[in-house]
Amino acid sequence: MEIRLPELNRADYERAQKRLDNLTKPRGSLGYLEELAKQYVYITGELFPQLPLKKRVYVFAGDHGVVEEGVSAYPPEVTKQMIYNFLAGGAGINVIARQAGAEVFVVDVGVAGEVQAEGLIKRKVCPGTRNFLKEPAMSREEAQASLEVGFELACQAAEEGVKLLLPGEMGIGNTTPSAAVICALLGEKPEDIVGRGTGIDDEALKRKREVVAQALSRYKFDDPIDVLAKVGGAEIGAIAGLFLGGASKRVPVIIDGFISLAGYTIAQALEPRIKEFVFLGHCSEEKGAALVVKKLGLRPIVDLNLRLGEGTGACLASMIVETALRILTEMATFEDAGVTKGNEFD
Ligand SMILES: Cc1cc2ncn([C@H]3O[C@H](COP(=O)(O)O)[C@@H](O)[C@H]3O)c2cc1C
Ligand SMILES: O=C(O)c1cccnc1
Repeated sequence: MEIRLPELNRADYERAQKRLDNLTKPRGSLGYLEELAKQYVYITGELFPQLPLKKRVYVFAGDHGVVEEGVSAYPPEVTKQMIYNFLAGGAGINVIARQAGAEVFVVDVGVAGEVQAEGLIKRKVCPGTRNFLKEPAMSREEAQASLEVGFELACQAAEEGVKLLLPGEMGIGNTTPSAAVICALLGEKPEDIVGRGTGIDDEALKRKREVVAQALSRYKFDDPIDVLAKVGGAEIGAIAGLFLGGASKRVPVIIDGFISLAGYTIAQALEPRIKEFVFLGHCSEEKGAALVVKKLGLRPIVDLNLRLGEGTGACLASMIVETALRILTEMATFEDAGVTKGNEFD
């Protein structure tokens, strides 16, 4: 996996700006929708993308040894059970993806035990992580391999004509490694970042904070891949890889919730220019998400108090991005419609 992001051309952004300014509306009156359209054109170089966009969600599934510390409100077997639910089309992300017209692909990148299911993409890099309170969650090789899974799938999607990538995940316990990764890479304190995940009570939240704090004091981190290996998880690595792979092919990627933010933080630590190639779908309700969003200088497309993951927020936001592109490509210009221009054109 060689991370080499293409140089983007400011002229593409300006072409989109020019077209938007000539559409039958006061300049800038479609607000952030106009920014989304310009950014999409800047990333892809396509002023008239074909609509609807081909959109794809990858739900990366993985298990977490740290669940034995009592950090989730749900038992670990739910990860596998939800894989069957995704493949049967019954999960939240399936419903939203049907509305959005997005495909949903499910990837076993680190589930504990064998999963036999038709349609499941098998790219297991570890059989669940180890309990990072006691030992590193993954080896460096496993962490690297998880990044590669996401990177390769993004490249494959680009070859198959996907124009918008939507990272999702399923993994009971994964808000704990996500918080640890964020604290390690952004220098934040566990009490500001660790949240209730699936809905743990006050006592479990206290324990979850301690687990993250102890792990952070236990390890010394050499680099972002070392952080991913010691306190991360396979689906977090795959999401980081998806950002980098999408960007390398000029396919925009929409950041989803808290786990997705952890993956993005790793991608950004490896290649700061990743920021040019992404959108933030929403701001998760998980404690810490708002702080991370602010610190990274991102703006959520929607803010709907979601805290599910699976790619739901990214997929919802994809409909807004697509709407912005429809504006750009289908609205009449002043010339086309014979509408008189105002004095802002003088
Ligand atoms: C039925 C169910 C479906 C889910 N879909 C996503 N998550 C979300 O919750 C998990 C993270 O929270 P924690 O760290 O507290 O375990 C992840 O699987 C995440 O995707 C779900 C959780 C459950 C229970
Ligand atoms: O923000 C998320 O995506 C999230 C929050 C809590 C639990 N699972 C996912």
